[in-house]
Amino acid sequence: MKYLLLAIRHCVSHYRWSIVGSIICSLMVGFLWGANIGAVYPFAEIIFDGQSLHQWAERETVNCKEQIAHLRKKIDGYDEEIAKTDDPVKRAEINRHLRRDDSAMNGWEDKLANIEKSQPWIDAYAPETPFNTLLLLVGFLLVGTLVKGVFLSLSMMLVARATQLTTLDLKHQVFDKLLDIRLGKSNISTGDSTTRMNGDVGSIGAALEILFGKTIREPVKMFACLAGAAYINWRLLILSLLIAPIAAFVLYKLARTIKELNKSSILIQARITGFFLQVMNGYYVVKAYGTEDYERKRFEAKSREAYWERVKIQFFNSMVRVNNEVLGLGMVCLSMIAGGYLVLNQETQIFGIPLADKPMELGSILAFYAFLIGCTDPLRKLGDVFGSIQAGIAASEMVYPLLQQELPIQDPQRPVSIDSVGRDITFKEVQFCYVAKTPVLKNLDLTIHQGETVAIVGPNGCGKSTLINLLMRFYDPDLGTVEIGGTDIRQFRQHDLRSQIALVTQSTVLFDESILENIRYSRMDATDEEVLKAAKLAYVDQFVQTHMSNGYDTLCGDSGSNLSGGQRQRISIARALLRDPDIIIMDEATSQIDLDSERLIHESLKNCIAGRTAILITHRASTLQLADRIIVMNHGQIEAAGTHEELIQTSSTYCRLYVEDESENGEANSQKRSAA
Ligand SMILES: Nc1ncnc2c1ncn2[C@@H]1O[C@H](COP(=O)(O)OP(=O)(O)OP(=O)(O)O)[C@@H](O)[C@H]1O
Repeated sequence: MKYLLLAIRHCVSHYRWSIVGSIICSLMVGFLWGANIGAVYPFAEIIFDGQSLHQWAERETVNCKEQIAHLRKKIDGYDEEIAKTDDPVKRAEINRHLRRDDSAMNGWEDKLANIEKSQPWIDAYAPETPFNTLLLLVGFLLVGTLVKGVFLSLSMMLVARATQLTTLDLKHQVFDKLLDIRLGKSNISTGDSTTRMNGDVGSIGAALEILFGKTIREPVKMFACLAGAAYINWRLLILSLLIAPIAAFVLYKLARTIKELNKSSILIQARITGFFLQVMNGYYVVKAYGTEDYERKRFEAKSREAYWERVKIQFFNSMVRVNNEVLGLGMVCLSMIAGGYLVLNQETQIFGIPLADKPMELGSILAFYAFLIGCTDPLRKLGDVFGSIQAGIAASEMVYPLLQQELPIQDPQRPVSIDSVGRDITFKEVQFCYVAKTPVLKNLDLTIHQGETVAIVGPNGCGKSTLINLLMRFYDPDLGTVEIGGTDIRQFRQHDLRSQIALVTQSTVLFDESILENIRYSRMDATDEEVLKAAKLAYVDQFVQTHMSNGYDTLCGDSGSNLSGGQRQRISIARALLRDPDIIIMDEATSQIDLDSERLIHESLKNCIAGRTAILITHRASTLQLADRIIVMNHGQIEAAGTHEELIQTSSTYCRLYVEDESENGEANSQKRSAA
């Protein structure tokens, strides 16, 4: 509950007036609910007796006075009897009768006082005939119900405003957090992120709406009824409520079970979402390998797990409802037995326990029952929403720990300005592992000078991309430092650091926007002319003019699915060119570009890297020619460095890679030629 309290605090502190307004409206709803039910009393007392309010007041005044006079006489008699007897048992008996009649007399006196108080109102406003009194009561009920409806609707709208805005705030906070927290060695999956963002925040919003809506309104209605019942006979009410502690204990146990089930349901839902996203992303692989049945079965297994969890939740939710209904019915039954006994026997006590000041009348006991029945409706409604509150508590226990989690990659307290340092890039004794005890980079030392173009080659999995991940500060090294111009990059603001670098990765990420907007993504304030210039340099213009019916306004599709791999890579190269960075990193950025375009792209790459520090991860011989120096990596270390000619002589790893690449390119070229 402590995490849901944070959401409640946010809602109350930010949208206080909506909440205050809704509480006032809820109080009015509760009051009018009780007042409407209270109308049972005059119905039973007045209308069924065929009297008007004037006649009823007259009759009751006489009745009260008679009863008071009669009881006073009895009480005086007791005084005389006590004076006459010395027998202590008899005296105790007389005293007991004295106390009982004294309390009954007080009851009649109170009633008389109330009638006398309302007499001027009755004289002034009450209708003269019983039928008109009935009409007045019906009118009162109608107006009361209408006004209650207005307050109810106002209260619901105000609650919706406050809780929906809180949900929106929470969504923004979660979105902001997810933008940063997935850096470093955090293990938040896409499924988890999606479930946190949608389902969990939504469940918190729903719980808040219930908490500030029904959970205030229904108890107020209930308390209005309890107050009405207590006014009629508080002792009988306490007797009726004897069952409540047992029901509260059962409710407490059910609450814990429902919360735990909701938590496990959220985790299962996150796994299903993650699985679904994976299948959708790998849609064509699924189709190509005909694994639809396999995926269908896996999906069924996961959904069945979720189904059972939901069934269990619904079962326990229904138990809450049963518990609340039993509580309501139990209260009514207890009071029916006790109240019925009192009315039928015109008694004021049961087993010596006083339950009324004076014998109860039919009207009073009917109104008392009506008030108790009035309690069962809010109890039932609370039972229905109890599960949603538990779901909200469970969801808040997923969302708030995420919001409170420390960012794995943080900006320094006093950042160094990146403009004030030189641009040599140095990796100093860098050690790094993704998984404990499995080092990917081992004591790696490397310096890349400002303006130098360095190509990094090495077998798959040797750590080339990891090196770039550290330079981009997507991860921090476990040991050692990565420096730019002699300053540890952890001293720079992340935004400043990344603004100096343009990164073109092997797997190009495009958004479902136009080609123009996708290129502009690297510099949002670039003009259309600047975007088009970069597009021409990266040979995007070539395919846009010939293949795209909507030109630069053509949408790229989900993750660029409307474009070919080579087209996507050209767009991401254009993106990098537009950024005009100090450091450019190309991680297998031309791997999908065809041989004809490669020559052209190389011309533009040459222009692009001139005067900048460039890191090219590539095996392509043509790209290697652009490098001033080639670094050979193997097993997370720098194995050799030099020019192509030097490495051919000195590095067996380089020779192996170069020969493999040459033969692959040769084969591709000859295939192309024979196809032509
Ligand atoms: N997020 C990750 N979690 C765990 N291990 C990872 C992660 N990313 C990479 N690795 C592991 O780290 C090692 C180095 O990966 P890296 O991507 O740096 O290699 P690479 O040299 O760029 O390979 P390639 O030439 O195939 O692109 C690999 O063994 C890989 O399995």
